[in-house]
Amino acid sequence: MKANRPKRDVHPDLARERLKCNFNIEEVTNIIDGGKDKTLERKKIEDIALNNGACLDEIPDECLSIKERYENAIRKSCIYSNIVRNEMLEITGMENFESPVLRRTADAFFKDISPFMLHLGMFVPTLIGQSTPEQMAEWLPKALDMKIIGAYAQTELGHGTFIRGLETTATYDPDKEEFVLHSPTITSYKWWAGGLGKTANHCVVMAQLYTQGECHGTHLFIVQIRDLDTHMPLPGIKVGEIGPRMGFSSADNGFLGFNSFRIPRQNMLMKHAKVEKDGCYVKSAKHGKLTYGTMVFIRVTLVSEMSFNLSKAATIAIRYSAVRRQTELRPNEPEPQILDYPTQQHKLFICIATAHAFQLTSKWLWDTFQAVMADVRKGNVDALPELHALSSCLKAVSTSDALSHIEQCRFACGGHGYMLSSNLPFIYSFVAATRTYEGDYTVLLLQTARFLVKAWEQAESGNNVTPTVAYLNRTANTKRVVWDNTHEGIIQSFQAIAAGKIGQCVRSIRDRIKSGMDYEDAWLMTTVQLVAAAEAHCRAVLVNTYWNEMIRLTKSSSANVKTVMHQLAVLYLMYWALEKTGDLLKYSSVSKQDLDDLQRRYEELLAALRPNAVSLVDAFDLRDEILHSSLGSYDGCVYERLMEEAQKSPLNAEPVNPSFHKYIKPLMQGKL
Ligand SMILES: CCCCCCCCCC/C=C\CCCCCCCC(=O)SCCNC(=O)CCNC(=O)[C@H](O)C(C)(C)COP(=O)(O)OP(=O)(O)OC[C@H]1O[C@@H](n2cnc3c(N)ncnc32)[C@H](O)[C@@H]1OP(=O)(O)O
Ligand SMILES: Cc1cc2nc3c(=O)[nH]c(=O)nc-3n(C[C@H](O)[C@H](O)[C@H](O)COP(=O)(O)OP(=O)(O)OC[C@H]3O[C@@H](n4cnc5c(N)ncnc54)[C@H](O)[C@@H]3O)c2cc1C
Repeated sequence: MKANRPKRDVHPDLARERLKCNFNIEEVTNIIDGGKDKTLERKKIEDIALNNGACLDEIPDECLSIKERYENAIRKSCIYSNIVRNEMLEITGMENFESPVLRRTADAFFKDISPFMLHLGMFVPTLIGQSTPEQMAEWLPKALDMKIIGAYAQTELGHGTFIRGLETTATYDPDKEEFVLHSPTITSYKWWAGGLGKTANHCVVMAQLYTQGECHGTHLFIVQIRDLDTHMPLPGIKVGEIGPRMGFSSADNGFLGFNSFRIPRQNMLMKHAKVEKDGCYVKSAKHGKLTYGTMVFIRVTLVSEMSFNLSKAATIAIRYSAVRRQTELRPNEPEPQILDYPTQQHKLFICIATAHAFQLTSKWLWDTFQAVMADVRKGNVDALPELHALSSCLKAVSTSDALSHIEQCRFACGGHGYMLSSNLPFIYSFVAATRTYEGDYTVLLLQTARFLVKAWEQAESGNNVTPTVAYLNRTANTKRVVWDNTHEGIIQSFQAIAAGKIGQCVRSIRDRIKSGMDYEDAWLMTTVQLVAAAEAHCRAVLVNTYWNEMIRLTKSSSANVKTVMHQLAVLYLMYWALEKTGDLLKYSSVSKQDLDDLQRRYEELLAALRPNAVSLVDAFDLRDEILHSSLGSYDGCVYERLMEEAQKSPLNAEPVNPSFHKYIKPLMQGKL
């Protein structure tokens, strides 16, 4: 049911903040969106989806039972998918079905997550990335038209990270030209796949391929699991939902077991390897890990997803901080807006800067991904290791940083930030999952570390290395970089920290081998340092990319936009330099005086950004329907909205709850 929202005047504090703005907000919005045309396209799509109120709920999702919440999510997913299918794809183009704008507009419909998310997010991209042209022609149109609904079932109860250890088997039977899918143990049950529990009728399954008596490792299969008419699980399929979790409450994450379940031979996704009718296995991939392609794709998209979630949290916390007043600074003076406290600015302005850093870096990463994939299609896989290293560390660091900054936003909103109606707990629990899924933080940084150690050894022996580690050619054999407090100087210091840490890892591994350990143990003992080195490399990439992209994208901007974008990027560099003072002291010539100067300049920058803070979050251009927040709406009517949301609590539906008569009264009367 649609809810009618009263229109209110903008809170005077927010109105005053907006008058202070000294830059053109629309110009900044255009930079974030990727150009004026992209902003117009986004607005058009949002208008189509949101102007009829279909996304609004009378009863908040959190007040519904698990079953009602799921059913409501399905109802809205169908409405939204229909709008996507009939109206939005015409604007973005069919090939842009996973456009971030579609994904972001969907947030207006779901505070949590749509049960269809994994269909469009992973099932369809897997069809595109892993099918032969014939398979694509068979399944892709049906999937895009929602004739079939899919999930991505890779993780098992016993294994998530270690894909090679998956236990589900797909054994080829040449007599019937079928694969037999089987779950031999409880730990081999598929577990976690979004949309699998109740929604999907198909899924992509990762299983160990056996043919002619030999195991050829994990491969992908497309499997119909439910009847298209009755939706009942097919014989041989055991499927269900995994139960309540921290977030993802309406995503019906599922489990799946196979009891010698048969699928046609053509259901193996055969772009990179195939099984002939007679059972002969033929590998065509030029790189062994191309079947992991969907994961790389999602890791790439998650960086922009983190920017979006952070921009939502920052908008909520900054608008609220402009309206909230607390504590007398001087006797008998009015309480200041909490946004005037430098400690509050320290918590929040880095969130705006980080949202920009991730957005600009994500666009660059997306272009890199596209270029590498174009090469792969031509048979050149040379750049794949660098892409894997880059997407792994950027996914790990962006999800982890976004999570801690979003938590800061909640802290910045005091008690009201703890209310579900603020939306901060939803944003937090959604982002918390991103640190784990699609490759856990530590695991992905260790993947990047493998690449870095090799690159360091190449640089050490005087060979040129690939672009994202080119700094190693300059710094691998340098002891300490000379500190220079300009932006170039700070970026070079981050590169020196990364090079220093990678070098230290290499030396630790070599020392351990010299003292008798084998390579695996030496590596294992060094993993704490290796994770730190990969994180340092990622920070070096982030500061460098953010800076370069900011300069490039503001070339033709007005002077004040240039200034404010520049201030944000400098803030980002200084914030992280101050966070990493120990590393700077170790790997650069920075002195205590330099660090004290840096701290003072950072504090001055917070003050300089203060008048533009509200307008900077306005520039994210997040409609109230997408923010879902009593604290973050454009009009800033925080207290009215908190009260309005409180009235919706089911506990307020009756003046006296029956439990009073059943339990409390007997207790009071000593009759219990
Ligand atoms: C109505 C709604 C509308 C919505 C609109 C739709 C818009 C969609 C947007 C969607 C955005 C967000 C939603 C996403 C929701 C996602 C939910 C979560 C889904 C999942 O989690 S799926 C499961 C993911 N699982 C993992 O990620 C597992 C992690 N593990 C691994 O990746 C691997 O096991 C590994 C850790 C990489 C190790 O693999 P392996 O043991 O095979 O390899 P080795 O460690 O031995 O390394 C060997 C060698 O190979 C290199 N390598 C490894 N991986 C890759 C790779 N991917 N590419 C290239 N190279 C790779 C590795 O570096 C080694 O190289 P070396 O030997 O060192 O040279
Ligand atoms: C909300 C959500 C949605 C999901 N959706 C899907 C989905 O749609 N489809 C799907 O297939 N999967 C899905 N997953 C599963 C997800 O991909 C896995 O949970 C993730 O890859 C981590 O694997 P794991 O749970 O086995 O953790 P584990 O690998 O068991 O990790 C546990 C701990 O051990 C550490 N560890 C593991 N290996 C190493 C190592 N080699 N070195 C050092 N430390 C290590 C990790 O750092 C971590 O701290 C989802 C998960 C969540 C939370």
